Amino acid sequence: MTQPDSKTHIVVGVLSVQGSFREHLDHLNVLFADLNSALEYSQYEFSARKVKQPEDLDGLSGIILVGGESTTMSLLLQHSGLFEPLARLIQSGKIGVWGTCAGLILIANEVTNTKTNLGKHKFRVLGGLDVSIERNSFGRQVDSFTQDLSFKGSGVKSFECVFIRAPVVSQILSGERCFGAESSVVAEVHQTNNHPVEVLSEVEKNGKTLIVAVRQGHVLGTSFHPELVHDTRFHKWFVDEFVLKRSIDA
Ligand SMILES: NC(=O)CC[C@H](N)C(=O)O
Repeated sequence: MTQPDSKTHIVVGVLSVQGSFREHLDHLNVLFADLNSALEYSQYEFSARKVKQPEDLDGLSGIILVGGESTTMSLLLQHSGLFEPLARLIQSGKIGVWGTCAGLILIANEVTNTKTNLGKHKFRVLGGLDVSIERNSFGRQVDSFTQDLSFKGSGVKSFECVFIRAPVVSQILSGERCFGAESSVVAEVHQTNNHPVEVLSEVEKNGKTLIVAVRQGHVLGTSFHPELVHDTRFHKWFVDEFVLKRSIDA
């Protein structure tokens, strides 16, 4: 006879329409192989799932929006019918959300230094994180760099961060209305995130201090590519702090 399954299933989705989704899935699979056999996590059964269409959002406890090309992802989301349900789920506060690099651009409430039209379509962003993001803040592909960083409140220290045509958080909006300058895009806010935006890490570049990691309640935003280094500490922190804590609170 099979025993009834008493474990709580925790499914973390990875937006898989474009960009570095395979690398994020690999990181989650390595991490989940460890957690599924660890005593401290024995009440859970973890799995990772590709998210490509609206049905893939069912039953998720967390989602990662990956690095790549935010304009291409926006178009593909609009074409697949995933845009609206994903925007509402991200803003609902019901699951942990992590946007990294292009994914950070997609979850921002405002994006600057960007084109606003994509052929016949608009560049639309999902929103959820109450910040203004400047695209391509560090320059072009050739200006890519790596830097070891630590993250406030996370216990993740000296993490090798890879920045590739990375965006930065140029302003914390805190509910201020964005008016949408000419080269900017503003998200449709369905549900307000009432948590404060906390700065988790900054870098000094060309004499400026630039914000590269923030959190606002259930939403985490980072400028770099944690999936490009052989280190799952950042993914583990996301699962512990943003996915499991929410599934316990819910
Ligand atoms: N590495 C990245 O994800 C780069 C993001 C890219 N510059 C964009 O605007 O979409």
